[in-house]
Amino acid sequence: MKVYKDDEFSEYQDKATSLALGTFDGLHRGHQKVIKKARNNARCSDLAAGIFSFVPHPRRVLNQEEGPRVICSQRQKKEILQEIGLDYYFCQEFTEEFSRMNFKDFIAGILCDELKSGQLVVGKDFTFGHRGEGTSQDLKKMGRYLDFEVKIVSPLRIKGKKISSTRIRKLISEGRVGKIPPLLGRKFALAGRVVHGSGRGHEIGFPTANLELEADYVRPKKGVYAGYVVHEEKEYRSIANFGRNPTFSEEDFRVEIHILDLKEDRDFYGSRLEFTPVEFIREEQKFDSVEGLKETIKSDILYTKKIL
Ligand SMILES: Cc1cc2nc3c(=O)[nH]c(=O)nc-3n(C[C@H](O)[C@H](O)[C@H](O)COP(=O)(O)O)c2cc1C
Ligand SMILES: Nc1ncnc2c1ncn2[C@@H]1O[C@H](COP(=O)(O)OP(=O)(O)OP(=O)(O)O)[C@@H](O)[C@H]1O
Repeated sequence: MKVYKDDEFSEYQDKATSLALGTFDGLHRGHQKVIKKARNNARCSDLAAGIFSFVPHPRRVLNQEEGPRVICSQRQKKEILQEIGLDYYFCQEFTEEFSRMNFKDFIAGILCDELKSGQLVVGKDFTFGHRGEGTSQDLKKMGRYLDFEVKIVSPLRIKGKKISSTRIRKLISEGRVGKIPPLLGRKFALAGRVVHGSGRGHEIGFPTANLELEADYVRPKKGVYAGYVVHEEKEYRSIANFGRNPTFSEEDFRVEIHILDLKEDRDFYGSRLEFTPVEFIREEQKFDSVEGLKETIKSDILYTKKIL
């Protein structure tokens, strides 16, 4: 799959495209339905299969209050799209200037002229333009005079409720991580590089890999989680603490992972790890003594070994 950023769109030379259009943060099962439709239609009609996506989330730029943080990083997004089997990922930086562009100019100038879009695939509730007033039906009408087809995909629901990125973000921030995989259609994982912490973990007998996250992820509820770490395609049972280490009055939000089942002391500094939280175990606590913290971590580990 080839990635084109907006300043490279005019270099696109391949055949006409079938494009899935949207923000697609998280690439959940509803998104996958839209994207796979674009891919399958492309295969049937000798078109190139692609996604046209906005980064960062438009609400991050348009809203006065803080817009949403992300469910997956750009790197994770590219890996998933590659797996789906797309030919192209067209990545539009969503800026204030871009938001002022007339939607018809965007469709005609960028999607039709530069990216040779013969077909656009969107979800039924896709909206566009000023305050999202344009609907998927309006897009269909535009297609009639600009000469592209519009395919509209019905919403994918689970137990009657539409799958959406907003719903998944809420589960993450409430620590209800076990409910996420059926919506995402895969594991949810936070990825980053291992950086130096305060060096205290070794002293208390539970060394931790501190992650510098590779995206501005939605923050999981603070506390301790059982889960899995993937490092160089190998999976390890792990236990993680997301929070500020109140026992030691740290200021910054940290993601620290204690990896179980390691045969010897390993140095992960600089490595990329992905952590998948499987179950929220408990809230982060402020302990009166380091002994209290150590005893509690021991029982967290026993519990983790039991459930994983
Ligand atoms: C499983 C686990 C649970 C933890 N729970 C808490 C906690 O409840 N309160 C707290 O202040 N710190 C907690 N910590 C964080 C430790 O305080 C932290 O790992 C230690 O200070 C090492 O920090 P360092 O990686 O910066 O050296 C926990 C760490 C782990 C691995
Ligand atoms: N559950 C779903 N089923 C089918 N299509 C969907 C579903 N959710 C979103 N889509 C479509 O996928 C494209 C990208 O959607 P977008 O990223 O805006 O979705 P979202 O998950 O509702 O995000 P958010 O919750 O952040 O608004 C749009 O065309 C949208 O209509």
